[in-house]
Amino acid sequence: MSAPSLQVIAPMTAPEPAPTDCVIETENLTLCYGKRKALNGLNLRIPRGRIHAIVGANGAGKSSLFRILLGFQSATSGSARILGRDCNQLTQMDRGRIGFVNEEHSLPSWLRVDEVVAMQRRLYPRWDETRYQHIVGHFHVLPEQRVKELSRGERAGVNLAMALAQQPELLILDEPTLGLDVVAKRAFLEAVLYAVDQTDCTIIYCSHQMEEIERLADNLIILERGELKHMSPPDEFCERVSLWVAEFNFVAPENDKLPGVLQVQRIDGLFHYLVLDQDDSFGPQLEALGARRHYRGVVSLDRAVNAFLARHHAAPL
Ligand SMILES: Nc1ncnc2c1ncn2[C@@H]1O[C@H](COP(=O)(O)OP(=O)(O)OP(=O)(O)O)[C@@H](O)[C@H]1O
Repeated sequence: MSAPSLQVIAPMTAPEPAPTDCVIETENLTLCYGKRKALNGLNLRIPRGRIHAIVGANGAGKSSLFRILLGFQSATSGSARILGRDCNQLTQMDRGRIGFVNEEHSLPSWLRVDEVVAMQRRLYPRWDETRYQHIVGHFHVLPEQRVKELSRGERAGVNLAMALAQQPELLILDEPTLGLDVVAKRAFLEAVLYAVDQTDCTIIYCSHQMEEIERLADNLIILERGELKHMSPPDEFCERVSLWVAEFNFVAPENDKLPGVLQVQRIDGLFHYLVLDQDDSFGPQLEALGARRHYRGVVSLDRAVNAFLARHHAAPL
């Protein structure tokens, strides 16, 4: 099968927020590691409020973006602002407005949970003890337990509860559920949803787990090779991808004869086409290429995003 060719590339369907409504704004943001471009002129504006999911294949530049946003790394060129502040000039006070949880869930292993929490409480003047207790309650952690005794899921829960108890305006979660079992994952997601319903915290959620994105995201952001490829509510992305099932008399046409093909699978003798940005005229095009019958099916977000991300690496039939 020849590599699929895309006829139409990603219209940016999200409404343009006013500059002051953005929690994150990048302009032509570029980060090079030697010859490798982790971010390639990224222009991104994430509006305040709700849950924004960032997805992308391995190496798309997600962690690099977070390092710049949190002021851990300088860009090669371009600019990045977080909560209206230049990411190169974040003060302690700015950092107090931002929470960050990644997959490592690293905490001082020799301390007890209540000792770690007491340290955090002193550091963050806006600490909300009720919120901490409510969220940590999802994870059944005892205050007198030592951090080194906690399971990975329990450490994730303590980290999330502490991050949200700081009452951040913006919380960045980078693969926070990696390695958690289904029960811990569910508790984590419920805690995130509780936080966003009860507070005005904006959440950036980065994950490869599409079922989490499906459950949480109000806005879907797709990065590819350090560039923005799509940003809209998840439903609008699903509307861009359609499934067509066709039966051919003899052989199926080459994919480059059909527009927008992301993926083709042969299942029980039928050809399943996932296509991007095609309307109902795709059916007659299948007929013109010899399809005996065809119908249009429904695509889940999971399938649509995975086909989009894998479109340059189409598997042979
Ligand atoms: N310290 C580094 N030195 C050299 N190259 C790096 C470094 N960090 C990242 N890269 C490269 O930059 C690109 C983007 O990496 P990054 O970790 O930001 O991607 P990612 O989207 O977070 O990937 P993943 O989903 O696998 O975590 C990759 O090609 C990676 O190899």
